[in-house]
Amino acid sequence: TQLQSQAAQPAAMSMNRFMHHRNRYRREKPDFAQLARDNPSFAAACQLDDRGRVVVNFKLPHQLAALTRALLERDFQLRVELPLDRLIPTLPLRLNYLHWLEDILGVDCSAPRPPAALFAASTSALAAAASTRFWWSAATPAGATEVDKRNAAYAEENVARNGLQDRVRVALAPADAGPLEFPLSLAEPQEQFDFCMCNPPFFADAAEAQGLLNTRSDSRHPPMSASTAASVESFSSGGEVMFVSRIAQESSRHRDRCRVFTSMLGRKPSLKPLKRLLERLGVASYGTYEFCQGRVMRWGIGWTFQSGVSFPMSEFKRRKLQSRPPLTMQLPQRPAGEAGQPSPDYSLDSVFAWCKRVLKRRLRIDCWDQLNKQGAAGRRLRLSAKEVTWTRQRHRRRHPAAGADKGDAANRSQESELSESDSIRGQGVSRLSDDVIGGQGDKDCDVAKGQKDNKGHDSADGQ
Ligand SMILES: C[S@@+](CC[C@H](N)C(=O)[O-])C[C@H]1O[C@@H](n2cnc3c(N)ncnc32)[C@H](O)[C@@H]1O
Repeated sequence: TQLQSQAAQPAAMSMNRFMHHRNRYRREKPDFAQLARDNPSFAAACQLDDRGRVVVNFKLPHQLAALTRALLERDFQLRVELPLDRLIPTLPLRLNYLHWLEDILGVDCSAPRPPAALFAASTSALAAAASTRFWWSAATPAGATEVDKRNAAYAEENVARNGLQDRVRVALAPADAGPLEFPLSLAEPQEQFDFCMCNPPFFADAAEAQGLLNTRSDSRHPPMSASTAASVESFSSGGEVMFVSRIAQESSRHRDRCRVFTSMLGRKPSLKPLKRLLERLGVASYGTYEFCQGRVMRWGIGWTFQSGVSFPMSEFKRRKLQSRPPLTMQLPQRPAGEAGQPSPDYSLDSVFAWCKRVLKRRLRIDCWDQLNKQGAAGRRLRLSAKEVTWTRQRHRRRHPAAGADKGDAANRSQESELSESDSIRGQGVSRLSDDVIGGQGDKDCDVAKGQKDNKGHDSADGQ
């Protein structure tokens, strides 16, 4: 049952439709038989099933490594060696990360450009694949740091094996070195970087790793691939939240050295504390992203202290928002021909106050200001609907007599109260169309951006 081929395991590819649209593995599932014909070392590692098909057993490290090596060679013209007692990188996930970075930076990966990249917590495959496939040039090589001697040695050899020394500098970092400050310290003080990327150790300890595994529902498959990660690759004090928090804090001291700071995350609950930290640090903007591939979901978090950077939304989140439209309210417009009226005040303060009044009085939704969520993300309210007050409003207005119970009477009296008092300064609100109000009960409503955090798919598969 562990033998897999693309034909035998269609369910395993269920998240692939949310892969980044430029990720080549979204379209091209590897043809193992062809790969074996083209690549003798892959042919020697893989096996045949009882029907004579070429298959890969993802639970056998040497087969998994042979597949990664063969794909790197075929698709990126890279020859690498991977230690079998360390994490064996899977390419679709790393490519999703790199394509997300391309989107943030607005770069065309086919055009070489001068700026450099900066890696924290990296190994050879990621750095080397990125440096050939993507856009930075020899003039300003990428810095790849690693605390594990064995990983660092393999990274260095892989870089040399492919003649990439002028593109990727590998450095062994002291265990207690700042994950961002150490690679920065290797560069000239005036050197500027386009981005930082990182795939940190996910867990604080074995108990946390076990807890993550326990979140899998019974209906989900167990992880398909072997975990060969060494403890230094899986664990760090405080886990990924602490690791990325350190990068974030260090980034606020070096905000001008790098345009975009990013990291991958293995656990969705890590997003929330990190977003709160970024808001406290006063970043100019930040974004999160879902990396979907196979049966594994990972997350990306990125931030910047500079203006003019925007973070794209993943296809996963876009589809999810489409299926659950966000709460939206249309601001009243000044009716034509109202000369002499004071100008409507569409300032953030005024619009925010208006939204709160409408929500509270008209829809009887409790609202709390989320003061600690101000800043980069705009104004936020925590909303809690205690009863359904909006679904039948159109019907009630059209048929006032039909719903003449106590609740409707209260509604109507509130509506008339609203029409007099709920106004954006200088602009009376004579109607609030219920067909521009949709959505569900309790949710974070980001008034300024109209975006809501995505409750993404949880995954417990390996890194
Ligand atoms: C989850 S693994 C990711 C490996 C690789 N970047 C990839 O995606 O395949 C985390 C890596 O970070 C390294 N690491 C841990 N602490 C680090 C630090 N402070 N600076 C640089 N690398 C570190 C670990 O040794 C390990 O190789």
